[in-house]
Amino acid sequence: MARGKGKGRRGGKGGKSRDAAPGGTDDSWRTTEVIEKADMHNERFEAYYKAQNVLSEGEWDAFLESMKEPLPTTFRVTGSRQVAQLLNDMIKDTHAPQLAGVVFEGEAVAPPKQIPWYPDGLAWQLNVAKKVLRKSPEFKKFHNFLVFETEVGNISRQEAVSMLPPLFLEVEPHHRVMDMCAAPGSKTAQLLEALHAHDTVTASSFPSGLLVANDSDHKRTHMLIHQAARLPSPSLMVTNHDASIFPAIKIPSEQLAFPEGTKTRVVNKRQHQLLFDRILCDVPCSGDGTMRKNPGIWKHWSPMDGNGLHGLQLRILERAMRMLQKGGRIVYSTCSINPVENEAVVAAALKSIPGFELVDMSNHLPGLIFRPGIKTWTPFVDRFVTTKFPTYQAYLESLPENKRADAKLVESHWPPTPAEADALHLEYCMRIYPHLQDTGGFFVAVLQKKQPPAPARQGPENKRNADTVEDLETSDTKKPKLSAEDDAEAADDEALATTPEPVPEAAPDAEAAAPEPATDAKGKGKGRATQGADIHFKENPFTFLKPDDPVIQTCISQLQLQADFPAANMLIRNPTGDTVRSIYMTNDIVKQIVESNDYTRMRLVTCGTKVVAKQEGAAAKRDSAEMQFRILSEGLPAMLPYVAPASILSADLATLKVMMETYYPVLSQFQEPFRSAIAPKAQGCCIVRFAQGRLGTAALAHDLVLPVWKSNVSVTLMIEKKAKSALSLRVFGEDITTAAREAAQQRRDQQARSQAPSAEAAPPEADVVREEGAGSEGQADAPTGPPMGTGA
Ligand SMILES: C[S@@+](CC[C@H](N)C(=O)[O-])C[C@H]1O[C@@H](n2cnc3c(N)ncnc32)[C@H](O)[C@@H]1O
Repeated sequence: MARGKGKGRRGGKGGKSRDAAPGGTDDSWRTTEVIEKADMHNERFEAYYKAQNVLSEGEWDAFLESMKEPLPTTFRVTGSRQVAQLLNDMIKDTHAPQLAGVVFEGEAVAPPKQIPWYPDGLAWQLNVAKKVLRKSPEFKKFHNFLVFETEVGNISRQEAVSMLPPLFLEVEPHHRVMDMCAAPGSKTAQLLEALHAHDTVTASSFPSGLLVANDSDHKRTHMLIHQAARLPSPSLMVTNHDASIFPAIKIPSEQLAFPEGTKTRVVNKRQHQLLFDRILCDVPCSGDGTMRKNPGIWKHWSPMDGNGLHGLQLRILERAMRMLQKGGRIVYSTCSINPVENEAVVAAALKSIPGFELVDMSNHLPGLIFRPGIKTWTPFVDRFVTTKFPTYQAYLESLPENKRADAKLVESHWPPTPAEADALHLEYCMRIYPHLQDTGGFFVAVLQKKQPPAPARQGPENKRNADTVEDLETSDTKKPKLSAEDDAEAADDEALATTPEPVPEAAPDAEAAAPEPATDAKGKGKGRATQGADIHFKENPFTFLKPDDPVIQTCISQLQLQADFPAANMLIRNPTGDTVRSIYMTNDIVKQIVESNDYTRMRLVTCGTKVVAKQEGAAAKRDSAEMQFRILSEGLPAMLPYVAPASILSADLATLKVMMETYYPVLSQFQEPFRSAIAPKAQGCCIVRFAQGRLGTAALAHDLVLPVWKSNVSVTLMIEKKAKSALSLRVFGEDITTAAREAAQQRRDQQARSQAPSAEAAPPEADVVREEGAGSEGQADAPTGPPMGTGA
């Protein structure tokens, strides 16, 4: 449910909101609601949208009819890895042709087809009933493939239209990006992929940019963390704020001045507000564009849903505009077709904060069919779509004087004058209707903050230009509800925001005197909890370890990390800053932010990516490891560039097969030369590069680098069960893992029990037999997350 922080109500004034992304990011590959087509009817909906003239008369029936059809399944192959292309070729060249001739219950079933406008053909559409996926052997196999690859993050199930906003943002690896309403995170994942566009098959890049993924719902921020685990990034921060009052983030000015790859030198202590290059406002909305997926909306739909959300949507967009860099871009999107939630919000925001313009993106995605934004509409002020007023003034006058202050609608619900609508170019907004390309309904607008005409440096007296706080106060729209502190800060921020680049270090700034990050007795720099801290925010602090910290030094020596390893960017999360279980890695800008801001005020839930974990359990003790660390499989791509190449073991596909088939293969199970190479290794974490090649019908299309744990007697592949199965399916064409064999055995046992004369007579379920050399360190501790660099 959409909740403004502490408001305890949905979004705005009594509206119902859609919180989940269209298509969401759940991996169930299932739709949730079943409703008879005859019940997909709502007179209010039809009357309202006919009154809005959103479509021509000739299109109306096709629109309405398509709103009642089930939504096709759509997915995309995740884009930042080179693996994506390989996997995509596999769908195109193997799966799609195999599915082309399938006939189910006498009818031909359409194979998956590529979405015409998605770059590089990486997105697909599948119009197949659930029954077919379950019962047709060919589609069942394809479905299993999709489920496994989704599980490990190589495929993302996402509604087609939901893929649009990140594409329009055009994020690059150096961009500072903000996702204001991010959960559950399908678009966050796309943004991360764009930041990581330079990743290779085996190693993750270290983007200099930043992605702040925010959501006001604390529980849903954990969906974001789950989502981000598919593409671990040192550039990610997850926050839990009401986006309409998102606090200014402070950053030392020198961070702004030093390019990627150079060491950050502290030349002064001035701090400025971090301004973003790209902001996504995928705001909470009524979701009436998702009726094909959520048919329950038919029953309850009312114009008051959109009316109630308009205020919050506008406040979120306006806050984004204040946090945007000159020349930066905002994408505002909803999965509603209601102009009150769309053009009305955009027009009001553009009118209240000058210096922005709508961008014509009509040629950006060839193949995408859409309709231009509309310039006029008719708000209705009751749920039955019977009462309307030509102007806000007329509406107010209809209310008794003592009720006017509590009027449900504000002036910005009404359209601007025709001249204003022309000047704002509302036609540059994009409306997507279900009947155009068999999708959900959607709205996207791209706003840009204009560059100043000349780079002339402004004096402090005229630093506040068009987008000043004073202008905001004269706006007809409600001023964002900022706390007193935020308000003052926003005023300062505005001044800074309008200062031409390079950011002058002389600008007087109240925050310049902000204290240095707290340093504890051990010299560890801690994420600060200072004055203004949010005492209700219960996340653990963020503590950066000093590069000479014994824990870091142990990691460096055990994992054989090279001199350029960014030891200063490693942090731990716990209340005392002492006990270490996991170590996270961030990039420079994330570190700067954590050290310069109170993490509770930012409501920072997590940042960076977990790369190393302390190996605990019986095996570590048995191996007399005092403090043993292992690289997590999801952290490996980030760590790989720093691992000494000589310490990486080489292996072939036969070795991988042994590790797949057995949880804890003993050394004698391996062939030479791998056996002799790993035997002398100390007990602990090792990195193995499996070379591309073939083994019978199995094929590894490119090198694969994975972490293993070497104990006294065995070698364990340290990837999570499901990731292992996905890898096995891809490389060996079947799931050869121990887990799959055990599951098959369990199914057979279950079947035998159900066929036995009585439940009592059934034999007890067989214990899972531990294989020779089994320790306790393997699967139980194995991390979740995709095996990066996989793909064959
Ligand atoms: C449409 S969904 C976002 C979907 C998401 N962008 C995606 O692609 O997965 C809207 C989200 O806004 C969140 N939300 C509602 N009110 C908010 C507010 N005031 N500030 C920030 N997030 C808010 C909801 O919790 C919900 O997760």
